[in-house]
Amino acid sequence: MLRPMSESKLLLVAAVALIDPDGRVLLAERPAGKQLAGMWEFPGGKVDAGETLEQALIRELQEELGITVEKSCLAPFTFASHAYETFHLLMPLYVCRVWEGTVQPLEGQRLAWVKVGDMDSYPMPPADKPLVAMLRDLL
Ligand SMILES: Nc1nc2c([nH]c(=O)n2[C@H]2C[C@H](O)[C@@H](COP(=O)(O)OP(=O)(O)OP(=O)(O)O)O2)c(=O)[nH]1
Ligand SMILES: [Mg+2]
Repeated sequence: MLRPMSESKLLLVAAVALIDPDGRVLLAERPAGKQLAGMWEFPGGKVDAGETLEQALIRELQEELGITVEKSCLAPFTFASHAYETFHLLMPLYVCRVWEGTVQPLEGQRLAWVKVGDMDSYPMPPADKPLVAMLRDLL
């Protein structure tokens, strides 16, 4: 059912496709207890008040994966715009091939480096479907 936007919140989430030298993309499993638990997502998270998209992403990558990313290494790629039941997700997706440090699951989440052709084996949130199609064209 269509609802006027005023009844549902717009949620801004910054996410990134980290791409390794073999062209594989990092996916992270959403932990039990969280919304969309068990789904595989692109690393990232909510943009806090006062943050730019890139600041939010750089912070999330440090918190969730323990890697350091420079703003200049975050290339805007595409975005998702998806109506969930209780909010509308607006999620810019960056691509990044250069970072400092080793990717670690600092929040206990399962991680997987996935060839874009194998992403069908990883259940992803509905908002991510068009993003995967675009990554297929890029990689
Ligand atoms: N990071 C990320 N979030 C996604 C993707 N696809 C998708 O629908 N989402 C949704 C799930 C959540 O509703 C929202 C991200 O919120 P979140 O709760 O994980 O944000 P966060 O990392 O800041 O976590 P928290 O500190 O609030 O626990 O975006 C995706 O590929 N990556
Ligand atoms: Mg997150």
